[in-house]
Amino acid sequence: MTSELEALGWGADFEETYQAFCAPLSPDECARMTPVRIVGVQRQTFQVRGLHGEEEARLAGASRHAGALTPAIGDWCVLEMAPEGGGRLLAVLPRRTTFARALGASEETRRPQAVRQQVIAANVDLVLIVTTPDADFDLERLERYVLAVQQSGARPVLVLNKADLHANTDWWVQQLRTLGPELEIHVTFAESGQGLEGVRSLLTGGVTLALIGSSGVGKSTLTNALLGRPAAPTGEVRASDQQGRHTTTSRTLYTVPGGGLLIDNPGLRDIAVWDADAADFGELEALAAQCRFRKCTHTTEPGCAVQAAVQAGKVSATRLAAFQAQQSRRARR
Ligand SMILES: Nc1nc2c(ncn2[C@@H]2O[C@H](COP(=O)(O)OP(=O)(O)OP(=O)(O)O)[C@@H](O)[C@H]2O)c(=O)[nH]1
Ligand SMILES: [Zn+2]
Repeated sequence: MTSELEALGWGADFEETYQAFCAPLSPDECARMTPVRIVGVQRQTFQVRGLHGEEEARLAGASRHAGALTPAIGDWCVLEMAPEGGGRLLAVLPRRTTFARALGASEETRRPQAVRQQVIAANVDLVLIVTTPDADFDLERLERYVLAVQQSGARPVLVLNKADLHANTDWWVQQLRTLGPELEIHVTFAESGQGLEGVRSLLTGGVTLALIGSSGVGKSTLTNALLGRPAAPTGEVRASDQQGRHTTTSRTLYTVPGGGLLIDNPGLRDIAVWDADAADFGELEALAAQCRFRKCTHTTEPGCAVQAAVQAGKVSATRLAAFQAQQSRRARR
């Protein structure tokens, strides 16, 4: 494992599955493989980054129609290097976190064999949920964002931007605090750069960050402030495909100066439409059925099967928090 890959978000989990992928290969085959991260998605090609810098890659021919191999922005893949640079993507390593969108019924009928979800972004560690102290402020929507982020496996962080709109933002911060005592809150004035140190301090090492929130709350302004330069506007022409046509990409993973990575993906901005209440916690519900008390809250009760699973490392604390949030919302109705 090298620090170069670590700066791109590589970790022991990916190392393990990458080694498992390479294990059955001959030493010659193995020498042609290298792990790369998807940093740009075009229609036919992928921009990838790894030990050999940034290059362009395609899906391995056989896998193109297999459906199983559909890398998303942020994915770690196995690249079979071509002598002239670039190469073919052979596999997607298991994801640490997944932002997916369920495909609608009409889309499913058109592509009956296709997977029922479309991955929007992979391996995002941290999501800034951005709101502002004005008409955008809607606790219920923010709560849905929090749950959607927890569902993905990433950690939600709340950002109250446009702090300059009021002399005192305490009331809004207090409201945000009701979303969960464990949630970190940052107050920013993105246009001036005020309050950004706190956000920057989250971007240590290979942490991958994404931003969500409604239109106009300042996601682009925050992104540009963190990158120290304007991010590529949506639909910017980045590369040419083999026919010489220009292809556009609006899904990009940026390297943040000073550490960390940032995924800019308009698709992520729309996750408010996700129905967090419909989120599936089947495995936790099965465990909950084994708790000693029927109305167990899975916090401190004796004989709690859910807590036992968390303690045994079988269930993540984040996933439990998302489950509890869903349970308490259902109880309130
Ligand atoms: N007063 C004030 N205005 C801000 C601040 N941050 C951003 N803005 C302004 O808010 C407007 C919207 O900002 P954007 O960064 O484009 O918002 P966005 O969330 O990216 O919006 P979409 O691209 O539509 O999703 C712009 O006019 C910004 O200049 C801030 O901290 N204070
Ligand atoms: Zn329990």
